Order: sequence, then structure tokens, then C-alpha cells
Amino acid sequence: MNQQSSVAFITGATSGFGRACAHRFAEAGWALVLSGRRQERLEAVKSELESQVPVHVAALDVRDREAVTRVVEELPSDFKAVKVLVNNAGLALGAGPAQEANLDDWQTVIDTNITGLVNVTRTLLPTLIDVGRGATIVNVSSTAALWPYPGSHVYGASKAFVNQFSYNLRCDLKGTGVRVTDIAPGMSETEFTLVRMKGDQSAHDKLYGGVEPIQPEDVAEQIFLAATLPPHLNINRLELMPVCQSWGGLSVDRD
Ligand SMILES: NC(=O)C1=CN([C@@H]2O[C@H](COP(=O)(O)OP(=O)(O)OC[C@H]3O[C@@H](n4cnc5c(N)ncnc54)[C@H](OP(=O)(O)O)[C@@H]3O)[C@@H](O)[C@H]2O)C=CC1
Ligand SMILES: O=CCS(=O)(=O)O
Repeated sequence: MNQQSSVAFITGATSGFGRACAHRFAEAGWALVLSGRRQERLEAVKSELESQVPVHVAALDVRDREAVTRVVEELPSDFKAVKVLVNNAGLALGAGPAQEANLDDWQTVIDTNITGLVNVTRTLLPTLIDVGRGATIVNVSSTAALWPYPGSHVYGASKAFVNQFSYNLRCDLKGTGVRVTDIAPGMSETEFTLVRMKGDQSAHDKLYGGVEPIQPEDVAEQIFLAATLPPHLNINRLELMPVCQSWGGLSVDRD
């Protein structure tokens, strides 16, 4: 198809990593397809970037398979040859123990982080394969996919799905030139905790206070790197933590 294509399709572009990715790819001259549920936020990002690069915005809930199909089918011609897919839309809900979790919250996390990511990936695969060599899928998982912690339950498990799905995709895409990177960031200061704690600003302030967490621009830089390496190279997994974060060891329940 269009070997010169430089269109990046970013999910969850209204905030955090996704918005920072939009800025990073725009800086390098990429045309952008930006999606997320909040139309007004999409318009705001578009107005920040449209003087630099072509920007197409699509209000999209990744959980809605038909909407995903429609958005991809209706991409304007200049945005059709998607070369980079950043599967970033996602969330956690709740941080208490599994036995106190709300089952609707779990369903939302599964539907967004797993079903949503699968919907977008499968719908864009033919395009990415057509673009071929150099096309890239970057899936945003998390350190929670790799390291357990109390209260991670379905969130961490959903990200473990993303991690393994990324590796499995690589197997099936052998010979197509399409690469797949799983990026697993640790503690990062975005709207993630506000969403997880249902708008509790004090939870956000407590988590990120007195530490130097990853910033959205840090993650965007790594995603951009993975997507723009020489086309014979594939970063399989990129695990990223702030220096202030490490592991707490195993825990034991004593009498
Ligand atoms: N912050 C952190 O510590 C870490 C976060 N992550 C992961 O990074 C990704 C980005 O999160 P982050 O930037 O931190 O958090 P933010 O809350 O700042 O951004 C999340 C983005 O996902 C979008 N989103 C959520 N649900 C849906 C949906 N159903 N359909 C479409 N878009 C959706 C939101 O857009 P809108 O609400 O407009 O739909 C928003 O743009 C997530 O997958 C998260 O799990 C991974 C590791 C660490
Ligand atoms: O994915 C987010 C990082 S954490 O909150 O699970 O540590």
C-alpha cells in the first residue's frame, strides 16, 4: 500500500499518555487519528496540533465493536494508511481487595482494557499489514501485568492479557513486517488515579506527592522510539519505572 505512510492512530488521546503521544508524533510531522470518548477534549487536542500536522478526531468508545469498525471504515482518505497504532485507552477502577470489588467495575475494566484493545487491533490489522514493513502496534500494558500487588486483581490481569496478546500477535505477524511492542510503565502521573478512585483528588495527590513519577511525555517518548526504530528491529517489551519505584518483597500472613 503506502510505504511512505506516516499516520498514527492513537486511542485514549484525550488525556495522559495518549495526549502526550499525539504531541510527540505531531512534533515529528505525523498525521494523527485521535480517539477517545470525550469529544470536547478531542477538539482541544486537535486545536493544539492542527497547525502543525493533519489531525482527524473520532469520538469513540473502544468497547463498541461496531463503532470501531465505523470509525476505521470512515477514515478520510489521507488518514486511511495507518502505520502506527497506539493501543493506549484503558483504566483501572477501585484499589481495594478483590472481595470488596464492584463486579460492574471489573466488567468495565475487562471490556475496556481487553475487549476494546482487541476490537481496535483486529479492525486495523489489515491496514497495518498492507502498510507492511515499519508498521507498528504499541500496546500499553503496565508493570501491573508483571508484578502483583494488593488491589490490582482484574486491572493487573487485564494488562497481563495485553502483554501476552502482544507476544502472540508477533508470532502471527511474522513475515508481514508489522512489529508489536508491549510497553509496561509503572507509576505515572496522569488522570489514571483520579479515574481509578472515582474523582478523589486527595488519592491522586497522596499517590504522587513527594515522589518523582513518570510523566506522560516520558512514556510518549518511548512509544515514539519503538514506532520509529529502523524497520528490521522490534522492541518486544519495554518495562519502565521511575527511579523512586521498586519492589516491596513477598508478604506473609503470620499467626
Ligand atoms: N498512569 C499510570 O500509572 C499507568 C497507566 N497505564 C495505562 O496507560 C493507559 C493510559 O492511561 P493514562 O494516560 O495513565 O490515564 P488517563 O486516565 O489520563 O487516560 C486514559 C485514556 O483512556 C481513554 N479511555 C478510557 N476508557 C475508554 C473507552 N472505553 N474508550 C475509549 N477511550 C477510553 C480516556 O479517554 P476518554 O475518557 O475521553 O474516553 C483517556 O484518554 C491506560 O491503558 C492505563 O491502564 C499503564 C501503566 C501505568
Ligand atoms: O498501570 C498502572 C500502574 S499501577 O497503578 O498499577 O502501579
